Amino acid sequence: MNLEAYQNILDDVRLDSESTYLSLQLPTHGYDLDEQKIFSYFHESQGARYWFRSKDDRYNTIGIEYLESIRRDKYSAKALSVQKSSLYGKIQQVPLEADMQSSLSLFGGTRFDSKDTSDEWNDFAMVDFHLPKWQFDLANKELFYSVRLETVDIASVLTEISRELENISAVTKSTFEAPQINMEKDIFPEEWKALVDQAVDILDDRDFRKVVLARQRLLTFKSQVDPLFLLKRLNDEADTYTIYYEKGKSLFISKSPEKLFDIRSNTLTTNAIAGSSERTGEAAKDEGQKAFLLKDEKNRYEHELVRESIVEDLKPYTDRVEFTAEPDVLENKYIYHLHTPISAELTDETSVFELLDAIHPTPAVGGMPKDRAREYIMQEEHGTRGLYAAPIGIIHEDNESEFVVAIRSMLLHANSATLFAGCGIVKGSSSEKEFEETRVKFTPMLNVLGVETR
Ligand SMILES: C=C(O[C@@H]1C=C(C(=O)O)C=C[C@H]1O)C(=O)O
Repeated sequence: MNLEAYQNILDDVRLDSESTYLSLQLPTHGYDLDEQKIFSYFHESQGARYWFRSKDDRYNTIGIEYLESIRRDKYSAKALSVQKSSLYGKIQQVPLEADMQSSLSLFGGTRFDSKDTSDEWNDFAMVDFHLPKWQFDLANKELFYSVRLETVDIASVLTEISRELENISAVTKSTFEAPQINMEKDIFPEEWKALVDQAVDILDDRDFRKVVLARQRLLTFKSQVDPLFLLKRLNDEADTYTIYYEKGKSLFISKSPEKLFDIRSNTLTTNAIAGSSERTGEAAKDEGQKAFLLKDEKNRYEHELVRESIVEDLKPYTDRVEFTAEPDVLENKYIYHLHTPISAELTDETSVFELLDAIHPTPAVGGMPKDRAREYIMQEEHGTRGLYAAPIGIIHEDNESEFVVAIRSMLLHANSATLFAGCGIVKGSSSEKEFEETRVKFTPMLNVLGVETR
């Protein structure tokens, strides 16, 4: 396929000298592209690449090179809306075919909270959203190629893009090695159990009903983990989101089952996911695990708090919130969760950043009441959550968007990986059982690292 066939369309475009960027939207169905080839080809862009894949494949998007970013040290929904409009206002978008499917998007998110961070999260600001130079939409087989308008040569740009796409298609699968582990250990396991016990003493069923406490596991390797190995392993677990997010010297990865929300037209869709039991892989035992989860009082209580809170948080923005009366079971590879789908028709033009602020953190990762739990986590939990359990996703020029609760996640630096996992603590929780639950929740990331597979 030759993109030069579009030259006549491009020749007719009047370049807008007021714009900073030109963004060409092109079909790529003539090329053989996948995430391995793209990341292998753009290895020199390491530190400014992402891959975001929705659970249902609505998005399967790769971004290479951050052309411009919206970055803030403090969350402000209003300021973010202004920054977003101003960024889109600087881009002249040129689709080269009618009826194209994808939208030029920004990828990024916010940290879990504003706790002062240690060095380990320094590469990520409180809020970061990126416009990439290359945005590959693998689901729709489309590409956005965005460049500074003043540098673009309209006569040759399509030939250049064509050449690059041919080169990417020609990448032969490179080989990669599984990381070799030096050391693997839980960070402050006994202190974490003591903290859970302390929380159980404080929690009641009225003023402070739930708090989610997270812990970490550290792995070090003999050498830096190969991104191509991780990308391959990320395809192993189905029915989850894929977040692969490079920034500077850091790499954040999540294989979350949990959507924070998505917005299509005026409909916001979300879910309550809370209440867990291990999936062992043995069919007969697992039927018991599911049956237990559906009737266990503590899990049901945890789940209902989350559902109620999300429904309450949405009320100012909608006339009607819909959800099923009874939760069902969400089946992941290593774990079962209670799950309630929720949807709402949005009334006014509420910005995606206001909704983000209203909904995050749900009591599935924070607690109840939300502010009290957030304070408790900031003060008592060891370490900094950073992007763990934070909202990460894709936004468009309008309100269309999809955000994930970035759990089942890890942060990689040089030769080490820090894995994060938390669980809901309510009155009556047992620290030993919760410790075990967080162990199970590390499994998806151990699987991505090739350490534990099933
Ligand atoms: C906090 C995490 O998971 C959350 C807590 C759950 C629970 O307590 O049952 C279940 C699903 C998630 O909403 C995590 O995986 O780190």
